[in-house]
Amino acid sequence: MSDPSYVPGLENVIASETAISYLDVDREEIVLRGYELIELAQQVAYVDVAELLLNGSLPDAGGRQELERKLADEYEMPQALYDMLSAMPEEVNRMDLLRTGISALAAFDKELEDHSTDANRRKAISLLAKIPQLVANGTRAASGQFVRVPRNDLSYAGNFLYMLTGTKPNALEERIFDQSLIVYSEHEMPNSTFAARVIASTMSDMYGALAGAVASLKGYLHGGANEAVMYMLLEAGTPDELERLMLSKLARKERIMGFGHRVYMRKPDPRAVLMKASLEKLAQARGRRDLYDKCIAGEAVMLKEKGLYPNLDYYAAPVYDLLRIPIPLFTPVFLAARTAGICAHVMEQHDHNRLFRPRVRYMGPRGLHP
Ligand SMILES: CC(=O)SCCNC(=O)CCNC(=O)[C@H](O)C(C)(C)COP(=O)(O)OP(=O)(O)OC[C@H]1O[C@@H](n2cnc3c(N)ncnc32)[C@H](O)[C@@H]1OP(=O)(O)O
Ligand SMILES: O=C([O-])CC(=O)C(=O)O
Repeated sequence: MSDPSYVPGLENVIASETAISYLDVDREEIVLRGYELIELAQQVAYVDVAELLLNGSLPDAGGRQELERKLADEYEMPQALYDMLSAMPEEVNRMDLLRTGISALAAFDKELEDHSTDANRRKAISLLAKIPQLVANGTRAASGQFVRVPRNDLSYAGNFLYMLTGTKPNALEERIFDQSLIVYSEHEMPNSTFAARVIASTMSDMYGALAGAVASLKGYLHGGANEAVMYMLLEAGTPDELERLMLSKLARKERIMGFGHRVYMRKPDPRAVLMKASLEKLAQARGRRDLYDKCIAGEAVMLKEKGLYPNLDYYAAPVYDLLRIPIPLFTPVFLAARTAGICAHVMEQHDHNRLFRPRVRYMGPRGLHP
C-alpha cells in the first residue's frame, strides 16, 4: 500500500459529506441547512433551530407547538437516574456527571438498538427534553437537594434558565440565553461532533455517541474553555489587571482561553461578535459595564500581541456569569445546546454510514522477537 498523506490533527481534511452545516470562512458565514446561523439567532428560537437540525426545515407555528408538546411528553426523568447521581461525590465534575447521566439514559430506552431515522429523531427529542434537567438537576441530586421540575408555562430556553438559577428570567435574560443556545447548537465538524460520528459509524447508539461527545467537549481546548475564560476574568479585577495577567501568560507561552480557532484561525468568529453585543446589553441592564470593559481590554491585548480574535467561549462565559449560571455548568450548558447538532450528525451518520477506520504512519520498530 502506498503511504497515504498524513495530516496531524486532520487539519482541513474533509472527513464527511453533510447537509447539516458548513463554516464558510471566506464569507464569514456559518451555514445551517441553508440558513445563516447569526440570522437564525436573531430571528427564531432554539426549538426552531433544533427542529431545523433534526428535521431539515424550520417549523411553522403548528410545527413548533407540536415539537414543544413532544418535548413536554418527554420531560419525565427516571427516578433511578437521580438516585444513581445522588450517590456521586458532591464535588464530581459536572461534565463527568452529565456523561454518566446520558450514558445511563440508554438503559431506559426501549428502542435503543433501533437506528432508523424515526427512532433516532425520537431519541433526540427525548435527549433535548432531559439533558437540560440533567445539567440543572444533576448537581442538585449529587448534593442531596430537591430537583426542580420543568415549567410548562415557560419557553424551552426560559425553562432551562429557570432550572439553572431557580429564578424565572426576564425577557432580556431569556432572549440572550436563547440566542446563546442557538449559536452553540451546531458548528460543522468540531472534535466532539467528529467523536460522535466516529462512534455512530460502528452503528452504536445515539447515547453512546453523545456520551463520547461529552468527553470530548469537556477538554479546555474545546468546550471546557468557557469555564476557563470565566476563571481568568475573575482573577483580574480591572482591565489593566487583565492585560497584565494575559501578558504574563503569553510570556510563559501559555494559551489564553477563549482565543483562536482551528477553522477561523485569524478571522473573527461571527458567534463571538453576537455574544459580545449581548454582553454589552446585559452588562448595561445589570450595571456591570466593568465586566464588559474588562472583556474588551482582553480582546485588544490578544489582537495586538497575537493577531488572534475571541471565539464564542470568550463572550459566552461573561454572559452566562451575568445570567447567574454557576461556572461549573457553563460547559454542560454548551453540551445541552449542542445536543441538537450532535444528534443530527448521528442521524446523518446512521442514515449514510461508512465505518471510520483510518490508517497510521508507523514509526515504531519492526523485526523484534520475544
Ligand atoms: C467553542 C470552541 O470550542 S472554540 C475553542 C475553544 N478553545 C479555546 O479557546 C482554547 C484556546 N485556544 C486554543 O488553544 C487554540 O486556538 C485552538 C485549540 C482552539 C485551535 O488550535 P490550533 O488550530 O491547533 O492552533 P495552533 O495551536 O496551531 O495555533 C497557531 C498559533 O497560534 C497560537 N495560539 C492559538 N491559540 C492561542 C491562544 N488561545 N493563546 C495563545 N496563543 C494561541 C499558537 O501558540 C500558535 O502559535 P505559533 O504559530 O507561534 O506556535
Ligand atoms: O468548531 C470547533 O472546532 C469548535 C467550536 O467552535 C465549536 O464546537 O463550537
